[in-house]
Amino acid sequence: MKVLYVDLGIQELSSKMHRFAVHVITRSRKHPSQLVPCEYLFGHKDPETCKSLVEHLSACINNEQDRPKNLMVFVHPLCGKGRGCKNWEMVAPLFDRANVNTKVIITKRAGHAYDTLASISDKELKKFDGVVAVGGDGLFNEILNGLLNSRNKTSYPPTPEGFGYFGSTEKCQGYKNDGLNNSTPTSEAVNVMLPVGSNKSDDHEPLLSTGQSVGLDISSLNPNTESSTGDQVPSVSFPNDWFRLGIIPSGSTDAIVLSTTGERDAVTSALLIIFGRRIALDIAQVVRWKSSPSAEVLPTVRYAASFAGYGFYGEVIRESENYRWMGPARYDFSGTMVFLKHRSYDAKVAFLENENSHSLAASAENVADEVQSLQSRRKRSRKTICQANCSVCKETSTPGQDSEDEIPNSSQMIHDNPKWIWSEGRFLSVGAAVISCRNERAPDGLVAEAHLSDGFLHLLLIRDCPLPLYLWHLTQFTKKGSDPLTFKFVEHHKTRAFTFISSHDESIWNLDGELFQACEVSVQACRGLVNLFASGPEV
Ligand SMILES: Nc1ncnc2c1ncn2[C@@H]1O[C@H](COP(=O)(O)OP(=O)(O)OP(=O)(O)O)[C@@H](O)[C@H]1O
Repeated sequence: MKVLYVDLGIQELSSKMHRFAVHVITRSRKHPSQLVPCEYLFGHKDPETCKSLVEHLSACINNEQDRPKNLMVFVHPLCGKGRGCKNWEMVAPLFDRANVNTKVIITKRAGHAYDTLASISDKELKKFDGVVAVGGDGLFNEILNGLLNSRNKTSYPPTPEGFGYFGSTEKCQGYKNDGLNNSTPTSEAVNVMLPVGSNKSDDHEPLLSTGQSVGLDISSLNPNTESSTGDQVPSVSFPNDWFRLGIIPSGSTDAIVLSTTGERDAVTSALLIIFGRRIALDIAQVVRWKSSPSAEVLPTVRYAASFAGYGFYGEVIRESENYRWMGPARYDFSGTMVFLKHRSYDAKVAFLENENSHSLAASAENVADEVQSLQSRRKRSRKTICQANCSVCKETSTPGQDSEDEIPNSSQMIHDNPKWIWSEGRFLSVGAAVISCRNERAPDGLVAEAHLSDGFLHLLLIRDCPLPLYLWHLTQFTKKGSDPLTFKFVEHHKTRAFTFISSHDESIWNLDGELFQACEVSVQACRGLVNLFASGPEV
């Protein structure tokens, strides 16, 4: 049993007793993945004995190195059904009692958290043990992008032979291209790749800096403070061991929390943060080369923690923007609208072959024998589900675990002779799940066997097919234990990187639920790029 904090309220229990309270956490009987605080009262005749016991317990708590001491907390007041502030008010006393200092920022607009973290100096950032989002996947995505914006030095994703613009335009001459087609930005090129203010905004992205004040009263947010003091502060880079991200789920889907803790509960997440739990999380690095077929080549980097999807997935988010007034119900409504439109898109996808895992390839023709095909495919390899202390994540992350000193290079992550496999045709959607993406509508997630930190993406290519079959496929996601990826028109590839090219004018991606206009992208999994205050899904 873990001690949360102790209270020395030496009060008389009876005329001869003094007491103190020990606050611990326990698991809920109904939902074992849910943590609940509870209190034990102890009494003793001698107040000094009580005091020394309390001091001893407090010293033990202080010795727990993993517990955070200072956290920056962003609260999105409008997320979900406006639950952000209420949820924070509910869990804030736990942080106080456990002596965790919090710098709370209530976001005033989309992009507020991004701007704050992209502009904060490394010296200031180092004062915090982590950043917590009280919101949904969208706020977390902003925080992730703000942090990684200039601090992730991973080179661009590898791309297949024949893809790339290097040297073809003046803007990109700064990019060198090694044998693997790893597009590594040179120092001149970094200005080109950074997202803030560098885009011609033909999309509606909250991550574009508005130039407004970040509304923070942290005086030293100004990066100049570092140089003025003359302090040599080592820069913050990712991955690193100390900094962690947390989420107190308050959004409309909370797929990241559900996939990483197994529970959508503000108190459980707060307790995992206070206890300083740690788990490595893969992040998808998405590089947009072109926003539309006629646009200039202008590489722009974004990061996604859960999912990057095109076609159906992008359209649903775009459509849902028209129905914001409906609240979270707008996703069901716009999902139905987009489904009925049944749009498909010509696209080419190339992905890196992964020798050790299955790929279920669909053929563009003949989806008529679907029932038979579905049943026979049910026998495919058994899934290893990612859980707390997952052996798959440990196995794959230990040997080459990238540290602060060792900047991961995508070429290191990919075996010596990478083989690119092309898939071309009309797709209803193209998606890449970094984690399982569990949510209330899809209890097993989009990809039940996805792991939190195995360094892989699960690429889902959904080819055009008759509407009823597509509906059948989609409804499978809602049933626990079903296998929505065994249809013949579904390709499922476990891969480390892929490249996507479409010639559609309005090509929209959905990155963790946020819109990103892009018709040509390259994507890679960055293994364990960030750490999360979580222990893995208790499922
Ligand atoms: N104060 C704010 N006002 C408006 N938008 C904000 C504010 N703070 C954050 N945002 C933006 O709102 C979007 C959604 O946030 P979040 O995911 O936390 O909530 P949600 O309710 O789950 O989201 P959605 O509205 O997308 O369903 C994000 O893009 C985030 O950047």
